Amino acid sequence: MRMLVLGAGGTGGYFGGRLAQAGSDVTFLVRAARVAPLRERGLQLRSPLGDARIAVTAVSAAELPALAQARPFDLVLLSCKAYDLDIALDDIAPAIAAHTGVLPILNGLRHYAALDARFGTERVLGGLCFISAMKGPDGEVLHLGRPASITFGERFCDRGSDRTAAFAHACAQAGIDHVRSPCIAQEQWAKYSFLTALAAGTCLMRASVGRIIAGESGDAFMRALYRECLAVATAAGEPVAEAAQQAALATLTQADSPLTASMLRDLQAGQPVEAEQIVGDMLHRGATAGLSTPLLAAAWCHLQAYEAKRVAAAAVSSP
Ligand SMILES: NC(=O)C1=CN([C@@H]2O[C@H](COP(=O)(O)OP(=O)(O)OC[C@H]3O[C@@H](n4cnc5c(N)ncnc54)[C@H](OP(=O)(O)O)[C@@H]3O)[C@@H](O)[C@H]2O)C=CC1
Ligand SMILES: CC(C)(CO)C(=O)C(=O)O
Repeated sequence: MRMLVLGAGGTGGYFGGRLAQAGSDVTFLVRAARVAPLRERGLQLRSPLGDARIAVTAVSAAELPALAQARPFDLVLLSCKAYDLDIALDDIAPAIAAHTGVLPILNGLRHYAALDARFGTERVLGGLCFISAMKGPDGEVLHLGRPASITFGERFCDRGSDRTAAFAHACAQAGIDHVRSPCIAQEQWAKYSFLTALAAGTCLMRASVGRIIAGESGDAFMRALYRECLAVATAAGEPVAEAAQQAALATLTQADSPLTASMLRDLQAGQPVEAEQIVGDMLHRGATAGLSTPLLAAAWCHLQAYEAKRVAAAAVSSP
């Protein structure tokens, strides 16, 4: 299976790097400035599952059309941030042949409409990942904690397919924890509702789960936030299974837990955040279903204020 990975950041760098390390045919599509460093120095992974410096194939968007024409790609792993999606879709387009599948592992659900419209629903798989990872100052990929799993499946067929089987095989060879799911929509809503509560809660409080829970109303706050997200999932026709709810609640209310959402890391670094595509989108889906979600509304308001301040500061520093 010949794979193109868009983005060598936290998620794409980790999963693509492990696949390349195991000998899979992986090409990274990165911004022009990163091509030479990756070619010369390889991709550096720092991970509790094993550090590595991996020789990788890296291309820029300008180089991709010729490469894809010479040898078409079977799968594109899409791992950009949601706010970079439009340009990313333009950039991967030359790699999309008649048989090419696209597997997004972005958080949230909003990107599916854009992917379907651009490439056709039949090409677009459902995907998500559980990992805490980020790009370090020198382009290295920092995997911050043990879990590193990827879940994927066909969105319109519960029997699986040759392409999901081939990707599962590649993950197995690379030692990547993975789930080839026959019901990816359920998995997506389970992750989306958990992640939204985690992102809204940790960003609003600027604190890890453990620090929030240590406060007098912290436990009740996290539970109430998660309940709002569960209500939206139910209204969307994808109620989260009881076992998944219990697992999520245990994580969202775990004493001493250092866990934060990746959104809080981005916010603390003064970077753009995927607030609109995660917290805002959950709130708007709830509103469309007639639900009241006051905690999500507070978090969304807070994140909008952060974004407005960030954009204003950027405009002042580069007039
Ligand atoms: N990080 C985490 O722990 C987790 C993240 N997620 C989700 O995964 C998605 C990806 O996040 P993450 O990996 O952290 O993001 P990162 O910002 O770490 O990585 C994304 C990479 O994509 C690159 N990129 C964006 N657009 C293009 C383009 N057009 N051409 C080439 N490269 C491009 C960026 O380049 P550049 O650096 O030059 O901007 C960046 O290196 C998000 O939706 C996030 O919410 C899900 C689970 C955990
Ligand atoms: C929930 C979590 C930590 C799982 O990978 C995540 O997706 C994020 O932080 O963005």
